[in-house]
Amino acid sequence: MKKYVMALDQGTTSSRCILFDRQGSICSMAQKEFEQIYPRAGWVEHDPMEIWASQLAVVVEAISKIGAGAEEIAAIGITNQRETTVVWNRHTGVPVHNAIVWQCRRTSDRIEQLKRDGLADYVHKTTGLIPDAYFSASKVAWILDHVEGAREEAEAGNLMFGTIDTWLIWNLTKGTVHVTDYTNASRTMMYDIHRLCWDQKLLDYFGIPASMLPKVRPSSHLYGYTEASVFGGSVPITGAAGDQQAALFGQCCFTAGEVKNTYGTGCFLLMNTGEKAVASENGLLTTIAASADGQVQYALEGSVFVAGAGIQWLRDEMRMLKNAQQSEEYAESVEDTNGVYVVPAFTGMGAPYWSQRARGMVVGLTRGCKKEHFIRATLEAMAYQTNDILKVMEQESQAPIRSLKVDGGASRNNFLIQFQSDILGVEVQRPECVETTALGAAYLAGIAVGVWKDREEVCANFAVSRTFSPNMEEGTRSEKLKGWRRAVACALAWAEDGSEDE
Ligand SMILES: Nc1ncnc2c1ncn2[C@@H]1O[C@H](COP(=O)(O)OP(=O)(O)O)[C@@H](O)[C@H]1O
Ligand SMILES: O=P(O)(O)OC[C@H](O)CO
Repeated sequence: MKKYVMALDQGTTSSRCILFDRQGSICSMAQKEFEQIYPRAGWVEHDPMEIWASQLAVVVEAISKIGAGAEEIAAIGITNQRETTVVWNRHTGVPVHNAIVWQCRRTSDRIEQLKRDGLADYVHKTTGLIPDAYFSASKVAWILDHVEGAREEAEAGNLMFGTIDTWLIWNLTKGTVHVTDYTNASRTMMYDIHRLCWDQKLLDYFGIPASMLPKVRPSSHLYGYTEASVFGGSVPITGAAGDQQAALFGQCCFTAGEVKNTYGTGCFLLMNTGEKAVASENGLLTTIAASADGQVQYALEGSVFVAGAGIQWLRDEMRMLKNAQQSEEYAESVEDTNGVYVVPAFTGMGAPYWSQRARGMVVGLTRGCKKEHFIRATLEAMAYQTNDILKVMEQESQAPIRSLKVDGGASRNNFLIQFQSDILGVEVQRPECVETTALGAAYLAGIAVGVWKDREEVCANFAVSRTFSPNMEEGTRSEKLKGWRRAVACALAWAEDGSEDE
């Protein structure tokens, strides 16, 4: 009998494999961090072969921990860091360049050019996105323009493009299936989210041959089978979704108006808008949400580029922390930030500011500032950035948001989530399973093979482990927010002084 649904969660900083049972409980889990490559200031790469190797290693570890065999796995669901771009040779399977990661800023100038060429509106209307180096299109173009011979090879039909879901499926099926899902396609900035097809005008603009592109399928769908030699059996791959859309699904935000926020490397606030693609006028993205019934659903999204990555920076570069969990203890050991604000705009600022050139800022330093203040201010920045987005979302959806569901690695931090509730002035719910990204991928895969009948059945598994209620006086809240807005203005002004962003 098939007991488990396997989720592969390929995130920005680590690859994870989780085996879930029918109750949505974790039966086994393995995780492996991999190298972040920074060839120049503002550039971020991953080695696609290391991504594949780490993903395979955690699969083997997770199944061997509980002695499970491939025959006990009903289906595999894949979820992934989105936008990150891999280009490889279709005959050899060898990437022609490192993966260009979603955070990478190397193509900012190309995007400024696109805006000068008058295409910003077209991009927004067609793809639901705001032109930015964040998305895949300019990254693919960069590889074709900079890797010797790549453009000729692409035009001859020898190269393939894929986001990480596509790259993993290609390898799991030993080079036989080249496919992605709607949610990942909707992050490439070359996919028409209304007509559900690749957009020829944008492909022409970036010089990307259509032959490089994967087929696009629903998120809950039979993509193919793992090749038996990969991990000892042929298992159906029946789920794929970008990690933020998978988390929305895993949080059971199935109806229009439901919202979740995931605190991982970045922070991503998504609101389900049902079958309606709501166009934002204030810096939110319109994106495709994962659905299990083949009916396309949409979401509004606010993307924050640096959230947990700020804590990693304190750990690895500033060497203020031994591990991320310690940040909670340090933050709680002081009463406030002593007037310090950290704006972690290391890779520009996403929603609702969209400045490609903003850079990190620490303001309000005085002689009494200790590392504890610094750490607390970095955690608070995640909550402030979330607040900025939620206010815009409320305005655009014309519905007050009364509660927020949270998940992701940093949502384990009680200080952060309490502060989030205080700053928003709304209840924040943390589910029992904060691995909702993986859970969402498992649900999408499991529904396709009948492990769960439908969305309603998976909803029965949802349970809140802790609710955080706001406990901050209105005056304090507005003072703190005022300071934050001034700090953001400094980070944006830094960009404006350096060069023109528009
Ligand atoms: N207790 C914690 N407090 C604050 N940040 C944390 C905590 N635990 C993990 N993080 C941060 O969360 C991120 C990891 O979360 P995860 O959901 O695994 O991210 P991703 O999927 O982006 O790799 C890291 O950036 C880490 O610094
Ligand atoms: O790896 P995460 O969880 O930070 O997610 C990255 C996002 O998908 C980028 O859009």
